[in-house]
Amino acid sequence: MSHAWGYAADNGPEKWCDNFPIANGPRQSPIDILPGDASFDGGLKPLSLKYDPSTCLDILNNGHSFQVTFVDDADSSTLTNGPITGTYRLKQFHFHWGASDDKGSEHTVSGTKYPAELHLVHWNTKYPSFGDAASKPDGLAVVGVFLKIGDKNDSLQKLLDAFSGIKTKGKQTTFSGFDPATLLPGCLDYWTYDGSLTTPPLLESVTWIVCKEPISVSSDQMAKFRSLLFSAEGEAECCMVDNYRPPQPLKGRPVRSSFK
Ligand SMILES: NS(=O)(=O)c1ccc(C(=O)N2CCN(Cc3ccccc3)C2)cc1
Ligand SMILES: [Zn+2]
Repeated sequence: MSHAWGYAADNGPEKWCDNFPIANGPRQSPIDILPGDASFDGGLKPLSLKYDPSTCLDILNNGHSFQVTFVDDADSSTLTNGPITGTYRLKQFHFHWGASDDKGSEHTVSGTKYPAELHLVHWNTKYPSFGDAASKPDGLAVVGVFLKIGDKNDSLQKLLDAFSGIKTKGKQTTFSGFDPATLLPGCLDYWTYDGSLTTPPLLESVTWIVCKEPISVSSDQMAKFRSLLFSAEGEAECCMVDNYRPPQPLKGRPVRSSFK
């Protein structure tokens, strides 16, 4: 790939293996979740997500998505229990979405695509930092939440209202006091499997925790997601849409469910 990775025909998911051969590895993400093939595991604990809104730092257009970043120098916003052992700290959350409401999620359920998918990214505090954890097989835990077209989501709206400051790649603004728990569905039933980052460097370090229940987003709100740009200020405008990797081969991995 002559230039940085992205989601276009010449630098998108089908080309990532040129610079990141792990793209064809044994535990790549996302996957198509087949509920009938998942095995209920009564040993799986409920998720414990404890977030402190005061650790919310800023909102950024990184040229691939927009992300909200958190202060992660203490156990203020954490994930514990669920399929993991120990304590994982929230680093950031971001989304993936489509050019239209019929696509956009990374994980799919029996082939069904949702219009968007939220990823809450946590790193294992047995390692000194996110960067160090990102290269370990048990280094990261990402909670995935599907977005489904329905009622306007007031919590999402707080993010969308900040978009004027981050329209183009590299733009960042302060963003404080946001509680990520307000983005979680009421029911925290989940599927879990061992996978990877879904963007380069595609590191196989993620315990995926995908919630069964989606949260709502209105079609107008989805249109607002699509007002962001992949391109930087002064460059030819390129709408930030279809920033999702399609499902990857399961390669024999078990998918467990926390629910019957
Ligand atoms: N879609 S996803 O949830 O799988 C996901 C995507 C990206 C990231 C993320 O924060 N980074 C990916 C690599 N990047 C750069 C980096 C930094 C340190 C070490 C290695 C690499 C950071 C986390 C989760
Ligand atoms: Zn993601």
